[in-house]
Amino acid sequence: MPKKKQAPEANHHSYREYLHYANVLRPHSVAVQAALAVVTLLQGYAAVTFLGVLVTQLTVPNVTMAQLWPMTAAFLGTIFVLAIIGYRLTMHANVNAWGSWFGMQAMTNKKMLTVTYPTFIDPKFRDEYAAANTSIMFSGGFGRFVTQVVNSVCGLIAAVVLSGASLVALFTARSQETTALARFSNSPWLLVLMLVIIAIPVVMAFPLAKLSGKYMRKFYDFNVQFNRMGAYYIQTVFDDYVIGKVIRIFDPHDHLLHYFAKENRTQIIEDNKMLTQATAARSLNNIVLSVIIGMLYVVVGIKGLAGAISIGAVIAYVGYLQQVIGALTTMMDTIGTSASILKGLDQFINFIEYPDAPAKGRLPIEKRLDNNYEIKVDDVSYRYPGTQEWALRHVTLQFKVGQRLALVGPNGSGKTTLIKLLTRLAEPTEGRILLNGIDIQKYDIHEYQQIFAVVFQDYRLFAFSVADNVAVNTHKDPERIQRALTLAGVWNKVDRMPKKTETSLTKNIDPAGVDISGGEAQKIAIARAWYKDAPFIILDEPTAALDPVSEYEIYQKFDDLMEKKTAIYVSHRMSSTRFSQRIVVLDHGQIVEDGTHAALMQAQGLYYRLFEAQAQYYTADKIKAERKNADAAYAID
Ligand SMILES: Nc1ncnc2c1ncn2[C@@H]1O[C@H](COP(=O)(O)OP(=O)(O)OP(=O)(O)O)[C@@H](O)[C@H]1O
Repeated sequence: MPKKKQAPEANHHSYREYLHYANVLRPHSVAVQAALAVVTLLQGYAAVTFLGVLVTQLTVPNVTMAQLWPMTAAFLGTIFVLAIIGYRLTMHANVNAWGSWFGMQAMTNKKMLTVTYPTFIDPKFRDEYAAANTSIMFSGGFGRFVTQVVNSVCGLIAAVVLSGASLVALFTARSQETTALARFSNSPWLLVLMLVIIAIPVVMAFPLAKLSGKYMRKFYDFNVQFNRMGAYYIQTVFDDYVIGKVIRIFDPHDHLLHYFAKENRTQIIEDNKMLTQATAARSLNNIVLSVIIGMLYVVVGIKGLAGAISIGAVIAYVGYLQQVIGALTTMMDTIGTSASILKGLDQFINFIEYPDAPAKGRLPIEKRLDNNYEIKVDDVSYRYPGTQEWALRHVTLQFKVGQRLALVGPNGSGKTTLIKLLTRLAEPTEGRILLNGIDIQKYDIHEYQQIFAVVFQDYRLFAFSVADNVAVNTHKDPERIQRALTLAGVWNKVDRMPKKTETSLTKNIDPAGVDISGGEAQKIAIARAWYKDAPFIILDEPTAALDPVSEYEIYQKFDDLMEKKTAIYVSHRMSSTRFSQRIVVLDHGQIVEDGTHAALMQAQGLYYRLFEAQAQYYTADKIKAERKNADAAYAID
């Protein structure tokens, strides 16, 4: 089995960047969450304050209900208003969390669809894409960043600010009694004791929270890689129709399934280990915080016992301390869990900010009804990124307007690479390609690519309707769609489909979709190329899945309908070259021959050898001889 790839190292981004992205994805989401944190806290403070004041009032002799009503009404009013605000803010916060998750998906999709093709196929970029996807699924993204990190930071700040004044009042409250306890209560030692107690979580809890964070980061890194592998198995190996055939024929004992299950077991064991370590560090923290809470209650109790504060104040202070300690506990937890959240955000930002070559050219393409677009390849060489070998070397070639040109050559000779350069899916490493005398890099890429219609060797159809597949994103003209399908020799098939051209292909999206054969699919791809009505039509091995009659008919019809368009045919079937006025032969990335069929046959070079090698299998004598041998070998006595 292939080795798992390492997840790309995440650059650390600043909190400012995280907050910026959070607000770009959902405007005001940070402010809404901060307000929610404060309102939630205020609800707690209102209840504690009311309780404290109520107890103080109840200790006043002869207090009546009438005296308590205004205070109670004010409390209920406050609680009601805070509850309504809290309800509205919670709704917004929830919508923001979901919205930012979808926003991350949308940004990722947009990046994938809009980067230049060389970046799109760059293996490093693909790694970043896989990591960003896992981070969206796994770390909870900016939604979780806001609801956890922003929430706990704002909650802690609000708790410290709200409790601060009352805690100062607690320590400045002096007892009038003369007992030893009262003296201790008034002495600076109580303050020192209090400061020591508060310092304990700062000294102890932060390193523990950090340790928990370290385990969570390890947990995250480990799972990023496993999730990539899991996604490959689930989305490709177990799902793809083509691989499904391979597995059934070549893996009857379900080795792949066992391998996947074994990897899964390893993941579960390792995950459990890391989660236990992280939880242990966090729990230790909570124990420390619980002890501190107990000690702080003792300090408040001393003040109360010494008569420095009333019973009602004791209740209120205990409540305030609880709020601060609660906020502190949440903060400690967040420090632990935020490590994996922030790592996920880093990977998402790295992907979104992945550098792409700037769109160079701005020149518009001249719209010409006479299709007079002349392309010249001028001493072009090309090396795929990260490789040492030249895929093309010193290629010079001029396309004549309206000419049918066949590109032939052995496997790996550079035919498809030349098509990629022509269509600006890649940029020459050396040399230039000119359109009407101007370097093609100077043209606006989208306009430039509109002058080509290509049927790629590895063409794909969408799981949309036949009409959508033919017209793609252009205006759907039913008559032209039918003509394109007729020309490609697949109209009879489409005409019999339940909803004709509106029938979906495959059942991937539409359960009522239809499945078609490889040859029929290829014909629809050819119809798509014709429908585009571009001045250059390129067919890169377009007929590999077609039977010889269909192939002949398609070339014949194409030839009749091409008018003044320039056509480039790439094919291993030498028979297709009969429709070409010119044949260019590539070998090891170089043009080794260029001429008409008759001239190249006469030259007896590579083209002659390729043609003869294929032709000999079809000659009557050869077939007769082969049959004779086979009949003799398998003759039954
Ligand atoms: N994405 C890629 N990264 C690195 N090298 C590549 C890539 N694609 C193709 N190559 C290499 O570039 C060379 C030319 O490949 P190309 O696909 O252009 O050949 P071809 O003539 O179209 O072959 P075939 O007849 O098999 O389709 C080959 O050596 C191939 O291995």
